[in-house]
Amino acid sequence: MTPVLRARGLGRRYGRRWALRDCTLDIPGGHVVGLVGPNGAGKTTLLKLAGGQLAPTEGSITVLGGHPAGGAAQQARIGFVAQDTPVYAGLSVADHLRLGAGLNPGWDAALARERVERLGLDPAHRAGRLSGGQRAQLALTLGLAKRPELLILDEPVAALDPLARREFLQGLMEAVAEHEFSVVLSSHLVSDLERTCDYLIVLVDSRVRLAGQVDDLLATHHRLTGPRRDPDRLPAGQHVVSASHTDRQSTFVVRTEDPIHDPAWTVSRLTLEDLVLAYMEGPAPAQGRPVLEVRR
Ligand SMILES: Nc1ncnc2c1ncn2[C@@H]1O[C@H](COP(=O)(O)OP(=O)(O)OP(=O)(O)O)[C@@H](O)[C@H]1O
Repeated sequence: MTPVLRARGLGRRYGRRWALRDCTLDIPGGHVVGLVGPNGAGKTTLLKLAGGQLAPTEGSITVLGGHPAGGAAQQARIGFVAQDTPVYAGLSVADHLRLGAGLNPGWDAALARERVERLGLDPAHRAGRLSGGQRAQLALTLGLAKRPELLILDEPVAALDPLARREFLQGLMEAVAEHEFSVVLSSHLVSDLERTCDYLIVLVDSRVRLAGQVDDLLATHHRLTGPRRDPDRLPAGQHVVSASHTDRQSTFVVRTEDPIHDPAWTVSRLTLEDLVLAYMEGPAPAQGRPVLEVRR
């Protein structure tokens, strides 16, 4: 199956500063993918390159098998909701829908109308006077009514209160269930990703630290707590992601496909947040070593 997004040695530089460098990844289709990583990791830059708003300085990127900025036909296949959920403050909700219909050949007017009604948005209301949550919902409506094969959302809910966030994400999930498109969603709110995403990518310093289906990642990672032990003394099949020690005790986050039999350890499961933090805090993989990828 062609990945929805493929990057090879992808880089983007501003002046002498690299915003993204040597990024290589494949995002499989048919998933709601959570993209997470520390501030400045390059997530927005990667998503803008995928949306065709930026051109690479080096390397390559293909989206749905084509060039992201490859003309109107390719652009019609990709929906993009940017970080600040941009809408035109002076235009009304109805103007936005008219604009969307004029610009997008596959525009689903019924979907747009139905969503605006359901959200209780007044079509005559100027976008500049909508609340943050309503603006985000309008931006999502424009992205969905395009009926894209891939919808990219860059921190769309960061500024919303918990209720507005839940409603936004519910709307997204309903649309995914109904229309079956792929989604890449970047967020710092791992609890939101936990509720919505079935595939996770952790990006640190432009590099993929971890990628895989959420269920598989959670099933193959464990926290081991027990008497102090050197990580080198763990079995070969237990890959240490992070380690911390007190004088008497060691705590490891390990990835393994095998059962853990050692009675010295108390073994506990990780939440998605634990997993993300372990990879964000852990050391960078050695040069040339493949990034950890867990697939079913
Ligand atoms: N237009 C720009 N000009 C100069 N540097 C930039 C520009 N855009 C991004 N950068 C730099 O590139 C790096 C990556 O930025 P990017 O916004 O892609 O990171 P991010 O992972 O999305 O971060 P955040 O989680 O804070 O949104 C940062 O160091 C940022 O300062």
